[in-house]
Amino acid sequence: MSRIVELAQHIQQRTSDIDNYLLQNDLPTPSFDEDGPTDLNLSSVEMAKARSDVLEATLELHDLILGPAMCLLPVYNGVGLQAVYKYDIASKVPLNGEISFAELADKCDLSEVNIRRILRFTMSFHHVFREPRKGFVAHSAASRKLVEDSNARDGLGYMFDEVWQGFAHTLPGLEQFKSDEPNKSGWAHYQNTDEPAWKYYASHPEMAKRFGGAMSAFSNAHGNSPSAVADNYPWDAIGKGTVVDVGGSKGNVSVLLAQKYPNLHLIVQDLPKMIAGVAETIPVDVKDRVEFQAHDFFTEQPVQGDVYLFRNIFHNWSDSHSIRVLKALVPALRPGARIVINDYVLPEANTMSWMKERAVRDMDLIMLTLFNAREREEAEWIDLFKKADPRFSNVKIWMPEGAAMAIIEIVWEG
Ligand SMILES: C[S@@+](CC[C@H](N)C(=O)[O-])C[C@H]1O[C@@H](n2cnc3c(N)ncnc32)[C@H](O)[C@@H]1O
Repeated sequence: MSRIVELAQHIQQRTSDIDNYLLQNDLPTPSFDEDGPTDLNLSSVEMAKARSDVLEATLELHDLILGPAMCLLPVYNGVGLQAVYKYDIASKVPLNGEISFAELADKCDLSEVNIRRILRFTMSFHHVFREPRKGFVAHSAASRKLVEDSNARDGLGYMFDEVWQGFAHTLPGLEQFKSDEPNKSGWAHYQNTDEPAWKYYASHPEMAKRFGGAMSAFSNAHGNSPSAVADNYPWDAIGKGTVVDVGGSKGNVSVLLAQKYPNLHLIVQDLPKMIAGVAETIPVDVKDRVEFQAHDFFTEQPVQGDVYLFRNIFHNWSDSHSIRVLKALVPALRPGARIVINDYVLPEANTMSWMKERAVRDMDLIMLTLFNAREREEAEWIDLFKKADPRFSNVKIWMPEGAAMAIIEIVWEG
């Protein structure tokens, strides 16, 4: 049997599995209609696997049928979604209604020709908005999400105002700076700043706020859900312990841990501007067990905790800076203290499912663009710990089923 027919049969089989699951669980069938589901709720491990099987096979089939010559001509044009964010177009289109291109153009202070071509692009490339009748715009499920979910809006803004711009500046930055310092990245080249992103955000609170929202939106996508680390580490074995969520941002992960493990006390540490006012937004049921503390993780760790959680932290920093972060922990570590890292681990080529491999290669290049930082292979992680302190030697690395990021545990034996 040819590969393309094999793929088509696999798609048929796995799509039926998903369809049966949706029917049995009374869940809606996928659709981009305005009232369509924005999340398919394929939450079981088995259904997450069926979903990634279908996505992977359809992508491979798509590329094979497109052919190698056409694969050299992909469409990477962010102008459409960038405009949707910049002109806040989603909030100008009525929910459950429609608006003419002419009226929308007026509201956005754009010409009718431009609003029409921008939105027809986002309709055909991203399923963002629909044209239910000629000349009129209505919401799709995707554009409605932008109205209803401020984190999704922040994610779009961050992606198109910062990341996408930084891509185009990555090689000019590499050539001009020849440096792996975080203030010499493609992102910094685009922003025309000599400050690294985190420092820059401290004096640009709107950007810092948007970054926090974007992280919340992305942390639930692509197998990156905080529940992966909450469900796949023996947190209950810690008993009445203290978990320090270092660089914990708005505390998404800590709130989840506090809700699942009533004995845990959580301290979320981050830069002062990043956590300003966040404590007030914590759900009441866990407010007394999740506290926020301003702390710069390059300075000595002030809390003697049982676990230090670093989720999505080290991949933001080159080796020399990551080593400084690890060294700053040492004075606080008691024998038996654990360091739990939830981050990507680069696979050996062709050893991982195609989609997962693409996700981590994607993230690796994004880290280059934003921070001059990197993802690491298993041996590189172990080497990093050894360079920080030879006592960081008791290392375990595992990949939870269905997750995109690994869990790395180091037990400090002193
Ligand atoms: C990619 S986010 C990860 C947030 C969170 N751990 C998560 O997984 O959702 C990185 C976080 O590191 C924080 N950060 C950057 N530099 C820091 C520093 N020197 N000290 C403390 N936190 C810092 C940022 O403010 C940001 O919240």
